[in-house]
Amino acid sequence: MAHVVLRNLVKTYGPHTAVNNVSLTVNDGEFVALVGPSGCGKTTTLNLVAGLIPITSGDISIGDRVVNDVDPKNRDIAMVFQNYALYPQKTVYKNLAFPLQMRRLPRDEIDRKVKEAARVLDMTHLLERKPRELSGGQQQRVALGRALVRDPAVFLMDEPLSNLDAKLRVQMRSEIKRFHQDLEATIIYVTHDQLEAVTMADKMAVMNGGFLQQYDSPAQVFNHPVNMFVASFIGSPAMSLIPLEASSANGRTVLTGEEGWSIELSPHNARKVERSTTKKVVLGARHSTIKLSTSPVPGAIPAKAYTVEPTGDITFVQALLSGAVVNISVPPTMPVAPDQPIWLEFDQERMHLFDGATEMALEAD
Ligand SMILES: Nc1ncnc2c1ncn2[C@@H]1O[C@H](COP(=O)(O)OP(=O)(O)OP(=O)(O)O)[C@@H](O)[C@H]1O
Repeated sequence: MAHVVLRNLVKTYGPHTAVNNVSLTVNDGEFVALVGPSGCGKTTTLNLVAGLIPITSGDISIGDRVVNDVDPKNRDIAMVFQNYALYPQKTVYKNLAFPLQMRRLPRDEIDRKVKEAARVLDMTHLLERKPRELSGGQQQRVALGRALVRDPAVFLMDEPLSNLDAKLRVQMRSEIKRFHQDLEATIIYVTHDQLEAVTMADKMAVMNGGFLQQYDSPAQVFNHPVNMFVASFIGSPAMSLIPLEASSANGRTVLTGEEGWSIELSPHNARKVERSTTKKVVLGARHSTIKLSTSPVPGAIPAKAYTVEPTGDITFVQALLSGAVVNISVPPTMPVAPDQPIWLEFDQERMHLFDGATEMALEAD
């Protein structure tokens, strides 16, 4: 297995910059998810690593070798795509063996590698079947197996689960994670599904508009998003982002909403707000960090429930505050109905504060 280093990677198409100065290191055996909305440059980045498209500027290393000018077939990578493109006329065994035959490996070595891959992916019993006799999940496993037999330095996966139904996706998610752990494989995995990235990856590279926004562990990205884009992209339902006005007097700092209510900030949060380049400060709160009461509470913000969505374990309530939609989760037993008055309290320890002009997270030190 090998590490992969991207240095100041740029890809332009005419006037459009698809990948804009991206630098990151994927360590040996690490599972990195490239994640972001459609068009953010994830697939382009993966294809640059694969060598399927030429880079405009920057460097890519795989292991200790700069591969900018190395042919895809000599980069020691294996790709797994969403349409797994198995050979329909060949059995699973032959689908797995074919790339090795192309490389003219001895027959007994091919046999050993195919059987080993089948064992790892728990599909020994499927080896004599044709692809049409397999479920979608089984076909995807064969596609993984075909990458595995090549014993590459790096696996590159582009939305490999997006053609599967929701249940199978969850199951295959665990299988790929297991595959990664067992093989200690270096994997770069593209997905637009932030939940897939959070559950599988050691690190997430969150992209937007060709720029790398944040590169860190899922926990760090979730708990310490560097800007409003990352805050709203990671987590479901999305973090609520409420535009407020900051003011300080007599040693107290408050944030005031459009409706005239205000929150007095803790000293720690007040120090963050001091760093803002503008009085416009955006309060970010995840649904589980907002306390909802159905009767007045001193200091709580009065609002009105807008929608109420029971999901079984949790009920999501939406309210409008200062022009923003706020998501709150409550126990399903709590009696809340649309248009009912509610009172909201934000957890000062777990709230996020962003500079309203730069949209960057505000930090105290
Ligand atoms: N061959 C091309 N010619 C011109 N523009 C391209 C080409 N390939 C990609 N782009 C543009 O580059 C940007 C990044 O595309 P890319 O496919 O990397 O996005 P993505 O994040 O993988 O999106 P998706 O999740 O929709 O696949 C997009 O704006 C896209 O339109």
